[in-house]
This record gives sequence, C-alpha cells and structure tokens, in this order.
Amino acid sequence: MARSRKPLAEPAALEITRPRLPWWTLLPLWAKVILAPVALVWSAAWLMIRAARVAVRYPVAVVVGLLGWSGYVQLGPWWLLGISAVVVGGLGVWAWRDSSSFTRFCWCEIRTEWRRVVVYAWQWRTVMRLSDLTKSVRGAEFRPKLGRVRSDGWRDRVRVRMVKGQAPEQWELRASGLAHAFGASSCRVRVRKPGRLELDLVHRDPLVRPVGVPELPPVEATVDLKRLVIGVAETGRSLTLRLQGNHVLVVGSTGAGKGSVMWSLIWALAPAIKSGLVRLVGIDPKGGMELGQAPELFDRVVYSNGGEAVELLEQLAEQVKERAGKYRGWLRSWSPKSGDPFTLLVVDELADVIAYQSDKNLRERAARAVQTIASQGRAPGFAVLGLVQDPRKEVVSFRHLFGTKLALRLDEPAQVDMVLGEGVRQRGATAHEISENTPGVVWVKVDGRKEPVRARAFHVTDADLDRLVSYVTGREAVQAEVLDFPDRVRRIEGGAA
Ligand SMILES: Nc1ncnc2c1ncn2[C@@H]1O[C@H](COP(=O)(O)OP(=O)(O)OP(=O)(O)O)[C@@H](O)[C@H]1O
Repeated sequence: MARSRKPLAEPAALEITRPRLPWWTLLPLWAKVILAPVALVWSAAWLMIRAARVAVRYPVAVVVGLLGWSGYVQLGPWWLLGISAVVVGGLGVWAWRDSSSFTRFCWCEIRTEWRRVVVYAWQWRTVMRLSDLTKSVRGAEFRPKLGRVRSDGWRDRVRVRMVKGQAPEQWELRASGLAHAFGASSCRVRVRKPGRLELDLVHRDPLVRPVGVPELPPVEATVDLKRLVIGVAETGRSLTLRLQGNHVLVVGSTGAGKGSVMWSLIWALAPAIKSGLVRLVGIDPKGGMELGQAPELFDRVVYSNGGEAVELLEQLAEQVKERAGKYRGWLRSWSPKSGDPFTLLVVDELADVIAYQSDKNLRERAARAVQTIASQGRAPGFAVLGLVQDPRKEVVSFRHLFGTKLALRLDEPAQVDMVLGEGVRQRGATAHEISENTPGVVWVKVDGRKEPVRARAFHVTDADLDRLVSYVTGREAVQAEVLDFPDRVRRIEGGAA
C-alpha cells in the first residue's frame, strides 16, 4: 500500500519578533571609525558618573573598601586586622561615651547604606512592577527611579523620581502595598517638587513613650505667642503652635488627650499669664471637670453651657469690636505696646455650647458670638482654643475659622477628613489609627502648610498643674487632705460610722 506523503497538519507560521539591532550597527564602517573615539569618551564619562554616584550613595562602603584594599596591599593582612580591631574598638568607645553623636554621625550612615542595598535597591524593580508603578511603551519599560535613601532609625526616607505622566495620587493609592512590600508599618507620600516624591516608610512609633513637661521658665522670660512649644514631633523637634493671629481647634475621642494639649499650651504661656500679658477666659460645660483643675489660672471661667456662658461669649465679642475700633489707624494688629492683654478663650467642649444646647435662642447667640470672636478676633489679640469630641457638621462648619487643627485619636477615617480637610489623610495623617495606648498623640495641620505633622503633647499631671498654679499665683497650691477610712474598731466605739 502506498504511503501518503502529505503531512498531518500545515506547519504554523514562524511567530518570532525580528531582533532589533542597535541603530549604530547599521552605520557604514567609515562612520563607525569616525565615531569610535566619541563613543569611547562618552562611555568613559558614563562610567565615571556611575562611579561618582555609587561613591555619593555609599560613601562609608566606598571609603572603607578603598582603605581596606590599600591597607592590605601596602601593609599585609595582619596589620590590616590590627588596625581594623583598633578602629572598631574606637567606635565602640565613641558609642559608649556619646551614643547620640555616634548614632547621628556614624550609625545612621551605616544603617542608611545597608538598608538602601538590602531593602530598596535589591527589591525596587520587582516591587515597582508588582505595584503597577512601571509603564511599558513599545517594548521599553519605564520605571520610577530610586533616589536618595535616609534611614532615621524609626523611618526610612526614600526619594523617588516618578515616571513621566504619573501622579502622586497613584502612589498614595498604593502606599499600603508599598509599606508591606518593604516591611514597614506604614508609608506616607510627600511631594518634594514636580515629578519628585519622598516616601516615609515608618517602622516603629517614636512617640510611644509619654513626654513630660519641660521646666517652667523664669518669670521674666519672654513668651513668643507665635511659637509656643506644646510637645515633641516624631522627628524629635519641638511641636509649636501659633496663637497670635490664629485660632486652634482640637478634636479627639474621649480619653484621646485633649486636656494634655490644652494644659501644655497654658504651660507654655505661664510667664505671660503671670505678668498679665495674657488673659485666660474659660468655658467648661462639663461642670468644671477639666478647667476646674486650675481655676486660679483663669481671669474668668464658667462651668456651664447656659446663659452665663453665652453672656461671657457676647462680652468677648463686644470687646473684640471695641479693640478693633481702638486700634484703627494706630496698630495693624495686637502687640504688647497696646497695653491690652492678649486674650485666650478656652472652650472645653465647643459642641456643648454651639450645637447641643437645647435652648435654640441660647444656641444661636453662642454660635454668633463664637463666630464673631473667631472671624474678627485675630488682629485685636483674641484667640480661641476649641476642644471638641465629636467632629460633626454642626461643629465643623466653624472649621474654616481655625487656622490650626489638631486631630487626636478619632474613631473613623471620615472624621479625619472632617477635621483636617480633604486629602490630608491620604498624605498620611491617619488619626483614626492612633492607638488608645498613646493618648496625646496628635496630627497637626496648619493652614497654608501642605504636610501634616505627627507629634505628642506633653503629659501634664496633677502635680504639674499644682506647680503651674503656684508659679502663676505665687501661692502654694492647696492640696486636698485625704483622710483614712474609719476602721471597724473606731466605728464600733463611736457608734454610727
Ligand atoms: N500627652 C499625654 N501623654 C501621656 N498620657 C496622656 C497624655 N494626655 C493624656 N494622657 C492620659 O490619658 C488619659 C485621658 O486624658 P484626657 O482626660 O486629657 O483626655 P480627654 O481627651 O480630655 O478626655 P475627655 O474627652 O474624656 O475629657 C488620662 O489618664 C491622661 O493621664
């Protein structure tokens, strides 16, 4: 039987892409000869730039490597070992005698270089691809460039050059994934300049420990009302608040530490309160649970949200107008030479006064007065410190009048947006994630500054408040006498207990 020679199936067309040769291979030989020296110089310059970049990014590794190599060549292995032991010993003594300067100038540098190589440079390409932050156009891949890395111990600051056409919002959406990929607990995205970002990859919270109040300054110390130190930022710098020409809104759930922000501010004002330069006026609708701890510091304090509180607010609103009239054509804004005291109005639960008051008339009068003080009081030397538990619309409708907003621990992400404004949470201000174990930790947003700041207010204890009262009044604080509970024997002897 004749066997058919026909194949079972037609072979498939060969489907391979034609190899793309570099453009210069297509040049004629004479052009290659002419261009060879130019290419050589260009390659040498490129190599030198790469080497310089490595030296800038890894100075410790490069210097140690070069010194080690030249020591080995010139002196031999035993000398090199001896010198290395002496250097390591010297560094150990430095770390032991002055750990802060050692950490700052030496350990930080070593850690930075190590983390750059091991964590970021090593995984960069994979993480960028898996996070969908690369772009492919006609077979060419465009990848964000890893820039300078700086490791501060508790966070790594990683600079990035974005791919053209990319937006910071794309990075903000992927922040959580990036944090997990690089083994961090959170990632914040900051825009440095067009096309350049800085990622804050946070590993641990530097604010877990409470921060005690600083020593009270001498009574003659001058107080800068534009820079009052009320705590410590996570970067280790002081957290300052501006009172002159400003109003401050503090929002936090119950037990979040609103009291510590308020008392830290009053602590910073102490010399000015003593000298009469600053006058405190307070409203505490919770019956004095907060301001009642140190009423001696206040010029006037009301412990309700009723008629008395509303009258006080209206008096202040009237004073704002009077002062504005007095300063007209004389002073542009309040200064100590006006002879008037700078007035700080502290309202412990602002919502109780302007929103939850059941009497509609009182509520509206209070809201009108607070609005007058907040909108017209900056220049004539009035500031409002409003503390709020519940950032609902009725309260936060006043938000735009407060130049500085502080969000302590909040219950939901939406509340963060209500307090700090849209987009601030995406930039990292996750006040709803503050732990219940760290009262006093706060996100601060100042109008006109894009980046929010995370910090912890000083922890002002009852003993500190007693010291503050003695400092301002010059009298010893009166301590309540704690009596022993009568024991059983005395009760029987004396009849009824
Ligand atoms: N900055 C701080 N550092 C350490 N502990 C703090 C700090 N602030 C407050 N605390 C502690 O947290 C607890 C609650 O603080 P605080 O009463 O100030 O909260 P609050 O927000 O005013 O609460 P509430 O709304 O119920 O009045 C207190 O036990 C206090 O000692």
